[in-house]
Amino acid sequence: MPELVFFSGTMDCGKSTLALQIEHNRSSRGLQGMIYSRNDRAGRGKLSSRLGLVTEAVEAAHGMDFYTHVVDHLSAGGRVDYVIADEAQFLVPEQIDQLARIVDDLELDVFAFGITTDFRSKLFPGSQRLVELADRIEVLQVEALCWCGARATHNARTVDGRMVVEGAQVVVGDVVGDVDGPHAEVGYEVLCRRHHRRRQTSAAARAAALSPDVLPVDSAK
Ligand SMILES: Nc1ncnc2c1ncn2[C@@H]1O[C@H](COP(=O)(O)OP(=O)(O)O)[C@@H](O)[C@H]1O
Ligand SMILES: Cc1cn([C@H]2C[C@H](O)[C@@H](COP(=O)(O)O)O2)c(=O)[nH]c1=O
Repeated sequence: MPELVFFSGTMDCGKSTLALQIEHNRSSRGLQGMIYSRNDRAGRGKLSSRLGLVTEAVEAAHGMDFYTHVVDHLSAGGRVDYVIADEAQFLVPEQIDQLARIVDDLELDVFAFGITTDFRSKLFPGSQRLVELADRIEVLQVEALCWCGARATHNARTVDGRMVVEGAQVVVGDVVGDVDGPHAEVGYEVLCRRHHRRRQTSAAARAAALSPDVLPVDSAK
């Protein structure tokens, strides 16, 4: 049975890498995928992983109808054996319904990849609809880690190095240290829930550890 599968996790947990692996394994067996992405860091019409792999993709514009796009492609004599949609958190709920329709009416597997919650730990509308409609939700096996060593489950946004909890839901960017450096105007860091709640990023934890309040008292004085 074809399925709508939602591969979900924090930023930087390997979602795009897995999307590229699924694409590689299927295309190397002669199957043909329709690959969509939206707002990939590598630019429009790309699906890229931090491991350096990248493939061409169809840029999924806000108003694009996925079902019609696939049907048009098939009607024009093209072939589609499966569908991959990366950065699915950026899709609008209607587009997730269109992906479900591709599974049900065209009998194709659809693999969607995305982060579940935003920097405020609120569901992205596209991810919410995926949770509602997916046949399966898969959490990635390679866990991203918080600075404390616990599994990272939340995404924090930093502005000039400080964690923020207000702002636009969508700001395309990367985890700090990957490309922009720790003082990028807007950056992201994955945290465990405890440290996300306490707004303690790695920089804040380092600063707190260096604070004179927590330095050991010199008993000789
Ligand atoms: N230099 C590296 N060596 C090995 N693995 C790396 C390296 N850089 C990134 N990775 C792996 O790539 C993962 C991020 O992959 P990516 O597919 O871009 O994540 P996502 O799409 O979930 O944001 C990291 O969790 C890490 O496992
Ligand atoms: C948490 C959060 C993230 N984003 C953006 C930042 C990145 O461009 C993508 C996530 O990409 P990844 O491949 O999963 O690392 O989403 C955002 O716009 N708003 C947020 O709250």
